[in-house]
Amino acid sequence: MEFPQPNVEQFFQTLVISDFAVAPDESQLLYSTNINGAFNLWAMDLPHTYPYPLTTVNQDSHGMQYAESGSFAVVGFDRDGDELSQLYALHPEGGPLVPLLEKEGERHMGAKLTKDSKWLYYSTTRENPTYLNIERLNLETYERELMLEGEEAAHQLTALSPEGTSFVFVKVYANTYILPFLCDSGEVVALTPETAEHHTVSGIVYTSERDVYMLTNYDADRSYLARMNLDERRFEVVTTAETGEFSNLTYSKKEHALYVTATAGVSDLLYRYDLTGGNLTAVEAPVENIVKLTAADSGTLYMLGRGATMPFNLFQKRLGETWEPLTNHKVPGVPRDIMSEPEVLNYRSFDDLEIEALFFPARKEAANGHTILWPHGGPQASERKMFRSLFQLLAYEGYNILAPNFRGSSDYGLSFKKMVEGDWGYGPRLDNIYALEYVIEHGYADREKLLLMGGSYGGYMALLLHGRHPEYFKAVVDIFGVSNLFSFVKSVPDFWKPIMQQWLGDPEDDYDRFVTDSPITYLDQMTKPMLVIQGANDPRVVQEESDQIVDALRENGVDVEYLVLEDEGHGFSKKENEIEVYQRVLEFFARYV
Ligand SMILES: CC(=O)N[C@@H](C)C(=O)N[C@@H](C)C(=O)O
Repeated sequence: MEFPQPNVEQFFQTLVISDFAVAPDESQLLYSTNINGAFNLWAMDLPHTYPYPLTTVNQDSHGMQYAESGSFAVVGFDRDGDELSQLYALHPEGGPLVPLLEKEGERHMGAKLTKDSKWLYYSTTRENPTYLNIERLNLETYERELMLEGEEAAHQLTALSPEGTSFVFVKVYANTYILPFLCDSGEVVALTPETAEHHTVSGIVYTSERDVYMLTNYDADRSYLARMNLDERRFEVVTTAETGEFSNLTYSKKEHALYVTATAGVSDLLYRYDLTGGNLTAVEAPVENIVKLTAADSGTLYMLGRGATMPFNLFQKRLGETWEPLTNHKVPGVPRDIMSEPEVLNYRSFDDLEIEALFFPARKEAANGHTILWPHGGPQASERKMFRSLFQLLAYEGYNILAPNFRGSSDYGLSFKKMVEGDWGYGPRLDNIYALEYVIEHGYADREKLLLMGGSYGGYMALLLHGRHPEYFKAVVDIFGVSNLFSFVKSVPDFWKPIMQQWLGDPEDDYDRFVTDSPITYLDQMTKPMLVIQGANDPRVVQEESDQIVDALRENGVDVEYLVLEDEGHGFSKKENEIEVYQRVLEFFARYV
């Protein structure tokens, strides 16, 4: 039988899994996926892996967890990308959701159930939109109780002790300045030693009622494993990563061991730290990008992950055995070996700073010689070996993609990440230009055949590069990009406001820099054709950011296509919208090739 060659539409059918949880007795695995075209909760009855739907709400869910009894799960949903997460109880067999915390215009984050399922702890914007309060809900009476009133910085609940006698929260002063605190019977104690030096803490886990482990870069550039015994209250360094820095932590009670993810630039490594013997050993991982890892009481590990050429999949590893896939999501009819495997490039920028970049080569048979520069979003995030159907379909259609991890990206240490703070538009912009010069000089790209596309901060950078270096690009796609720093700084969610001074600066004190670094300043140089895409419910980069640049460009007579998706936020969660966006991008670029 002869089958036709794969076509680009097959890439539209790739599924996403955004989160999962495993029932305490491992009889069921719950996950949020877009199998039926929109996100819903689905489940599989382990060891069987055939999935069945539990909800029909057509919304994505994050932060799901089962009650210890397994008789219900707590799940969070927002509406059409508005990020206003409301919490519900879900019966394991599905059906109508029972509202637990539902309040128009508010967020409920980081929810944690106590072991007896009597209390639900969480952070919320209710009554404290900027600094957040930590509350708990009595699941018998549905009464809310204030545990801690946030002040000075946004307070986010991160861990609850196994018996619920204490909890840990962080105060977020900046993306690079996140301090952890213990709340022990009402007493609040810092978990890292007092210092004026900025540092961050993540991956906080309790291994007993009185032992807390965490990942921190306190007094270091790269995050390492540290611990504190809550009775002795002494901070101790446990172990450091051989390569890169630690980024995620999971406790396996059965093995009395910690599983630690290390990020080494564009891919992840997995380690096991034996708490009894005190040794760190490498563990093989089935993916290049570990999204979530949990350990069941039996010692079985469950992982959600992806790779450059493999979409999101779930895996299971029983004690002493190897990883087994629980899902088998692929691009239908497209073998992995015909997808684009990125090459890792290293180049030096204008000030000799070493920068890493991913270069996705076009499929040889279709190559059109064009290279799309993709500045990633965040900006304190990074481009990694993680499946993006947009990249793979563009590479399949003949485009190369160049994605530099410019200064300010995460996963290269604290000082590198800090380099974008107060400098959104100079160093990172030139790092992108130097990436282009490197690929041109080394024969990867043709100076006459460059395109530009980015989302969020990447959309901001696409606009800024268009305005300041228009000679490089033939056409530009901006996906919910920041166009004006003065309006952006005022429009972000309230609980981001405490970090704005460190992240971006002050619109009055830093007036000149805000003007220099706002893409809208360079309207007159933005002469190349543009496609602008925006979600109407985006709470991070609001529609006004795209509206104002589109209106101003149109007044200047620039050819701008504008697509606003009414039921999306900072991303595309509905399959039909995703397909529309991908088709528009393909058609748009095809016109300039
Ligand atoms: C406060 C913060 O760092 N937010 C980022 C996660 C974020 O959403 N940034 C936007 C602007 C983006 O680039 O995605």
